[in-house]
Amino acid sequence: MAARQIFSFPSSKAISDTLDAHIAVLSAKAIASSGKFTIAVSGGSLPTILAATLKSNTTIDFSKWHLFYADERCVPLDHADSNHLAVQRALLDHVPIPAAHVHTLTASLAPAEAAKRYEQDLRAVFGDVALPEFDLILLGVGPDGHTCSLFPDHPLLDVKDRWVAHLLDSPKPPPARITLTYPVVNNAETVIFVATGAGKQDMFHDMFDKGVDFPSGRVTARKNLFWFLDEPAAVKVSARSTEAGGRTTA
Ligand SMILES: O=C1O[C@H](COP(=O)(O)O)[C@@H](O)[C@H](O)[C@H]1O
Repeated sequence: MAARQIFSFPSSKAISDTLDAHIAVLSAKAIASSGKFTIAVSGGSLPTILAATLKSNTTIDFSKWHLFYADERCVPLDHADSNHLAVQRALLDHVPIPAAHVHTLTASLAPAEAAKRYEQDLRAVFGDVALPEFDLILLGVGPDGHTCSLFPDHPLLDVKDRWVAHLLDSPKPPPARITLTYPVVNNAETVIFVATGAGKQDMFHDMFDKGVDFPSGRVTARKNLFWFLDEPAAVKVSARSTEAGGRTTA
């Protein structure tokens, strides 16, 4: 299991540049070894930060990418609340990922059926495996510490028998969503969290310094587990909470 490494950046632009550099390396390595790069991404504030530098990267072979959503809101794909729409506008409109490799919610289905269909879509790419092993999962974090659509004290935190689950009672609107479950997220080779803004600083202090349990804090990864925070989000995290013994500025 990967050790958690927390990095504080002077700006969201610095996070975008570092994400771009990591993704270029991970993508090239995965494509060289398996012929494809499997990535799952969150919605919220992540797509804009992710795409700022990456969308102009011409060295990456986007034709070999398979992009999934770490969670999705059960709304039409062109709805303002759709995570896919946010990723499409920020990134997919600018880079040549084949449309057939962008794995979207089947919005015409009821949430329970849409979750089952999404798991089938994962199986079509990852094959007959016990769990998919994503090359990279990029996650956001809400001010309540949720990640994907795994919210504090929600029964979905305990789901272990499915790759994808649905909920109808998300405390953050919209209420109906689908989400990857912990077994899938924690089986990724690399997980990178991205979080910005002073509204999250108390939560990060509680999670990293006091050991308070939040859904995002339960995430692990097989090889790399990075937390990329901007300074307003990281300002209350103590130096001893970082792997290097001092806050690392990447
Ligand atoms: O509702 C959601 O919120 C989280 C966090 O969003 P942020 O705007 O605080 O970054 C996001 O990661 C998730 O994908 C989304 O569905």
